[in-house]
Amino acid sequence: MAVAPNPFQLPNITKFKIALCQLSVTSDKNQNLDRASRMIRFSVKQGSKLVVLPEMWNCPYSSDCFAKYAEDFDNRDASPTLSMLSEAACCHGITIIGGSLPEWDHGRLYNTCCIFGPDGKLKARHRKIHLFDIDIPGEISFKESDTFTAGDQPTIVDTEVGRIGIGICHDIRFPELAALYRKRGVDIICYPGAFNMSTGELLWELVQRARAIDNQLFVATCSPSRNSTGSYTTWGHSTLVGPSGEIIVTSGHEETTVIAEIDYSNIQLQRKSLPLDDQKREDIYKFIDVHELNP
Ligand SMILES: NC(=O)CC(=O)C(=O)O
Repeated sequence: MAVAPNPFQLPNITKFKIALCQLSVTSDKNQNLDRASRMIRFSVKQGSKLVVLPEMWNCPYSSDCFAKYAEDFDNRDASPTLSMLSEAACCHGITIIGGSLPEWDHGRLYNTCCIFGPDGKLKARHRKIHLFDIDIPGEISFKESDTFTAGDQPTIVDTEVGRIGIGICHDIRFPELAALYRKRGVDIICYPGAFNMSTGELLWELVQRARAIDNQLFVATCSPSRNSTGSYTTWGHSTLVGPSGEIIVTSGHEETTVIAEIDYSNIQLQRKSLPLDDQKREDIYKFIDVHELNP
């Protein structure tokens, strides 16, 4: 992982457009690739420099599909999805946060996000760190850990559009990861995600705004559109949140491309008016052992 200096420094580009491609995922991989490629093209026509795709966009979000749709990213001839992303990034000269995809690596399966730069090169890959295992009787039961291996690295990538931290869906529930990104000078955290109907309504907006406010940075999420025919119904509502927790733009649950402007000077403004970093009392809460409080 790249280690960055702590203080916030404005990147070369401070204002640009981001596109969140909330695409409709089908069981036909080629169709998903075509759709994504069209949405990327559309985003570029609207002036976007950073394009974000959803969690599991070339494959239905279903445990019995992950292995079937998985690709070996180190063998580009066997990875039509990575080839498409690389070509799109290069041909349009943009940065792509490639949502997430099932990845095969030495007999293991990962839920992985690939990041491409304007030269078409793969800049980084983030393997979902916190696997989504949930069991709410009568509502939802899902166990990613039955099929996936968890990643073990945070991912920070320096791009033409600033320093980006990556998380995948359930990773957003862990404030420690976002705090680490903040400490390493990240401007925006991108979370491709696929919250479901139960957790979506209750938490999706809340956790995004919480991560943005806690860390005074931008948070962008991108979900597949809702498809009620599969076994897992996604919530949708791809969103961009600003450094004071404000929702800059959000979508409904239908297929759509959401485009908005990011202005990084708002990070500085927010941190100047409310200097949380200076006010933090890590001397009090960082080093206290709970046993000292409750012997
Ligand atoms: N795909 C996920 O990680 C889903 C998730 O976190 C949720 O709450 O839904």
